Amino acid sequence: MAPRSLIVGNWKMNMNCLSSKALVVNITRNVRSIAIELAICPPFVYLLPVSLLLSSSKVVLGGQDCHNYKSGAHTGDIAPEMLVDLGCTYVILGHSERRTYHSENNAVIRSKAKAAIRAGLIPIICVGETEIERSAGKALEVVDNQIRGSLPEQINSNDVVIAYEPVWAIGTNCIPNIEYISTIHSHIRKILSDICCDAVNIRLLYGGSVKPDNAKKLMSAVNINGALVGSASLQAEDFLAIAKEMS
Ligand SMILES: O=C[C@H](O)COP(=O)(O)O
Repeated sequence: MAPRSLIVGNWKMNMNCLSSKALVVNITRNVRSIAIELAICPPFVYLLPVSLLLSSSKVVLGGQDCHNYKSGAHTGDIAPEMLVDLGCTYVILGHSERRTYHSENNAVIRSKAKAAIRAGLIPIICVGETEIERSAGKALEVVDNQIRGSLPEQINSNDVVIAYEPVWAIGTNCIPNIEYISTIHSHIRKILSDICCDAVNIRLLYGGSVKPDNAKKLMSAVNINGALVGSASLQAEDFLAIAKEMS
C-alpha cells in the first residue's frame, strides 16, 4: 500500500498577521472533505497565531527552515525545538531558495535534517536541478548528489519527506511532463533504497507551479505521494482544490 499522500503549503515570505489568520480559518472551515494530510508552513512570526487556530484541526503545521543547534548565540535563527514548541510537525529544509540565496550546501542541510529529526520534526528535504543543469542533461546526477549529500546516512521511512522541485518550474507556471517527473522520482526512490530498508514508504512530493488545473495530471506520475505548493497555497480555494485533485 502506498504511503498516505501529503500536500504542503509553503507560504514563503508572504502574508501578514491578519491575512494569515483569515487564510487558516478558510482552510480549516472547508477541510472536512479532504482525505489526505495537509500541512501549512507560514513565516516564523505567524506560526503562533496560526498554531492557535489549528489546535482542533486536522491540518498540521511546519516551519520553513531551522538551525542545526538547539540553542545558543545564533542571532536571527530558529532551533528545531522551538518549532516543536509551537506545535510544528514538519520543517522544510534545503529549499532551492535557501540553497541559492543563503548558500546552503548538502552538508548544512544534512546537519539540519539530523537536528530536526532529533527534535521530533519530520524534515521535508528539497532537491532539484536548475535550468542550466537540466539543459546539460545533468538532472539525475544533480538530484542524486543532493539526496546522497543532504539526507542523514541512514533513515527510517517515516523520518523524512522528499520534495523534488525542479528549480526551473518554481513560480514559472511551467511544469515538466509526467514522464520526466516519473523518471526522476523513480531514480530518487532507487537512491533512497540505499539508505533506507523501507524506501517504498518514504513520501515523495513534487513541487513547482502546482495549481488546481494540473494537480490531477501530476498525480499520474509514478512514485508521487503529494505536492509542495507555493503560490497556490496562499488562496484557501486553490490549496483545497489541489488537495481534492490529489486525493
Ligand atoms: O515550495 C514551493 C515551491 O517552491 C513551489 O512554488 P510555486 O508553487 O509557487 O511554483
